Parts: sequence; structure tokens; C-alpha cells
Amino acid sequence: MTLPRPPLIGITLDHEPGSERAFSRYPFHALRENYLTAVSEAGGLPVCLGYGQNADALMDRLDALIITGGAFDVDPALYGEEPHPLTTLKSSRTSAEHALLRAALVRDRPVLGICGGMQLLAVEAGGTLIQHLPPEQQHEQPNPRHEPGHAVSILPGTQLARIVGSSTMSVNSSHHQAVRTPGRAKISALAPDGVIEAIELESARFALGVQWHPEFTLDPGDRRLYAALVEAAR
Ligand SMILES: NCCCC(=O)O
Repeated sequence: MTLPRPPLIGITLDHEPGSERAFSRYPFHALRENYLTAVSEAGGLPVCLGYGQNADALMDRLDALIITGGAFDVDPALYGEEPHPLTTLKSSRTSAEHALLRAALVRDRPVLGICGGMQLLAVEAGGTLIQHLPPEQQHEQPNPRHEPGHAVSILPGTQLARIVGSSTMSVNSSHHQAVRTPGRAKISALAPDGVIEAIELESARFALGVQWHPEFTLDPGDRRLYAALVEAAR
């Protein structure tokens, strides 16, 4: 008897130029290991994705995609704006993730966008971003990212509500940008201060973006996101 093949879940990597004090003095890719833990514990087989590869060839073979986000911003040229002084670009990463996202959506492969990944999903859906949240809003949490920062309200009738099985959950908050308008995507969660915390594309089988970082906490609600992605990828 052959066991069912675990779905291949592509996970985008960050990129660092390298320095004497880093892992390598030469350019390298990086990823928080909890992404791999979350996917494998949900029953998927994680595949780390570098840049400069053929996105269509990759998404022909992969069963789902996670766009991980990080300490850089989506190029505002993609939504017709000039960069804010505090917008940080990482163009090789944005290009790679954008190509993978498009290749995944055209094949209707399940997509989970996390933080910057959700922001890219919104932009791909024709939306726009707030390039720097007003500091007086104090949206970003001062406490460590493995602790909750605020609650979110999950909108009834959304895919997120079905996945999480609750109308509210506690999430962390590690971002200086946010979705301003979601374009063709539907809003599925909001923070108490009105920041858009999750979106989903109704035109796709599974295309969900969350503004928080579920890999830091891996609590039961966050694990359900990875489980839903892996299930959709089967
Ligand atoms: N913009 C990329 C995700 C992180 C942030 O908003 O700070």
C-alpha cells in the first residue's frame, strides 16, 4: 500500500546581502524555522523558494504557496505611488514573490500570504497600501512577537471565519504598512483601530492573506491556517 503523497508547499525565502557578522559574508537566503515546522506538522512537505527561478515551472510542480513577508515593503510603483521616505524596497524579492503569486493564482493553487505576503496579494488584486501607519496609532506591538499584540474581529461568512471557527482571535502585530484598499479581495478581519488584518480572494479556491505572523506563535488558531492551506493543497 502506498501512503498518500504530502502536498508540496512552496515557501518564499528572505534574502540578505551577507556580512562578516551574519551567517555568511556572501549573499544568503533565510527563513524563520517555524514556517517549516508549521507546514510539516500540518501534513505538508515544505519547499523553500529562492529567487531567479522559473515561477511557472515551480508552480506547475508545487501544490500551494506561502508568501512570507519580512522587513521590506512592496514596491509602491505596483500600485501607482511614489515611495514614502520610510518605505524599504527589496526589488529582487518583490519580483520573485510577485511572479510566484501570479503563477499560483493562474493555476488556482492555494495561496497563504503572511504580512507583506498579504499586502502583495492585495496589490495583485488591484488594491493599495498605507505606506507608513501613523506612529500615534501605535498599531505595532512593543512586546515580543511570540506574544499577542491585539485582537482581530473576523467577519462572518468569510473563509477565514470558517477556518478559525471563531469571530475573534488574538494576533501579533509586526508591520509598519497596511492594506488601504483591498481591490477585488474581500476583507475578512479588522483590528480594533480599523487596520485591515485579513483578506481573501473569492475568485480563487483558496487565496488568503493575514497581516499578522502566525509562525511566531503557532497557537491553535494559527495552526488552523496552515492546516487549511495543506488541506486545500491535497
Ligand atoms: N510591508 C512589508 C510587511 C512589513 C511591514 O508592513 O512593515
